[in-house]
Amino acid sequence: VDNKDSLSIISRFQEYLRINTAHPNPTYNEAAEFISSQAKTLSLDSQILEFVKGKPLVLLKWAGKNPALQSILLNSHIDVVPAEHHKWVHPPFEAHLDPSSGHIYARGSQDMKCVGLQYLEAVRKLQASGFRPLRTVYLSFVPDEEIGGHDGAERFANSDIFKNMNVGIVLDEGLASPTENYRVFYGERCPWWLVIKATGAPGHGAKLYDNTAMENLMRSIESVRRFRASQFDLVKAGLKAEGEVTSVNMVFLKAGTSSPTGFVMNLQPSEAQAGFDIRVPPTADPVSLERRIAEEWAPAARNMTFEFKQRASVYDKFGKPIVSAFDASNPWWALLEEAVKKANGKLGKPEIFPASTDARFFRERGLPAIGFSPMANTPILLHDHNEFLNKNEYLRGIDIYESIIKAYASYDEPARDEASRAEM
Ligand SMILES: CSCC[C@H](NC(C)=O)C(=O)O
Ligand SMILES: [Zn+2]
Ligand SMILES: [Zn+2]
Repeated sequence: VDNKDSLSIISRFQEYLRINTAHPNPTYNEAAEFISSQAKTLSLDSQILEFVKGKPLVLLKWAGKNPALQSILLNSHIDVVPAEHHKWVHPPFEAHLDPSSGHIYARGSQDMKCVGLQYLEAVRKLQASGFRPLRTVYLSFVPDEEIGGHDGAERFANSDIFKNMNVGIVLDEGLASPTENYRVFYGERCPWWLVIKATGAPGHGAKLYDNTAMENLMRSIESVRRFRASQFDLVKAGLKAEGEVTSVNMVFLKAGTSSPTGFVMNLQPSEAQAGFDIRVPPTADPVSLERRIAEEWAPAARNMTFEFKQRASVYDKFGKPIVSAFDASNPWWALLEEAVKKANGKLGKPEIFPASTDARFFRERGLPAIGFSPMANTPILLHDHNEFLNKNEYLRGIDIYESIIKAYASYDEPARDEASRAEM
């Protein structure tokens, strides 16, 4: 690209970043209009789906020459997490471009407005080069990923519209990489959000007695901490990657008897609870973890109960872990590797994404999905203060996608498991 082109590419990125799509009140309509107007400049078919009122999903289509072949879906989410404005060096929705470093500061610069617009810019470059896709390429811009994806990608993946798109491969977000190797993900850990509750006899704050709610809860917390340490030790020792162990972090504690002047100090409460964000790798045994929860972390014998606020399934309906193959059985994997190499990029080893993305909804439907955000030499700042992406890294990412989309959209072999998948 010449300088004038890169300037307009960067200013389109800034324009998207300046639309405040942070929860709890994302301005989805403005973002949807922006995407639609971009699609128009590329002559892509564009529709706005509203599975839930006020939560638009923009679906773009670049029709392929052979519509009988499975299509390619490039997915990104429109929403971003909130930002604590006063803790940023530049306001999070100004998309300030630092002239000396080339960093673009904005909420969503890494997670993941970059990817959404890089897909579009790659399509623009391919069109300019005269390329026409053999397979149809879809681009989806979905709402609500950051709050669970249920009203966005989940509804979409389970819709008739999606079924009729005959998708063969999904690309979705990955993570930035501080090294020169891009990170790439074939699966992700499953979120289990657990609340445990303890009850016990209330009593005088000066009295030592057994079976108080606090004591019951504390014993559970001790047990959770031992398990947490055992998992963390595996990572610290270099035996397992972050995505390969079960993480458990206490995220809230709720107990005590409050009065208008503060907590009552000489009363042992009759109830106490704690919340945990647990992430279960697809390789873990969910049955034994659930047993551990029922027997050690929230045993009825200790007056405890538990409840899941979220419990994503680790296995599919065939009892197999929900992961995408990265061997010869998944031709899309080799195509991606080759395409990245061709564009002078380097890929790290395939990993399990430590948190959750919308990719899980597509994998649950039996589709291969690859998590990939082309950001090398970049600190991981998603959900952090001062999230930024360097403009040159952003431009390089467009070249990488240009190479991937070209390879995917030109791939003329029917996928090996196409027939079996059609029955699902
Ligand atoms: C479980 S839905 C919430 C999704 C969110 N995704 C990321 C990437 O942070 C998470 O893992 O917490
Ligand atoms: Zn994201
Ligand atoms: Zn996020």
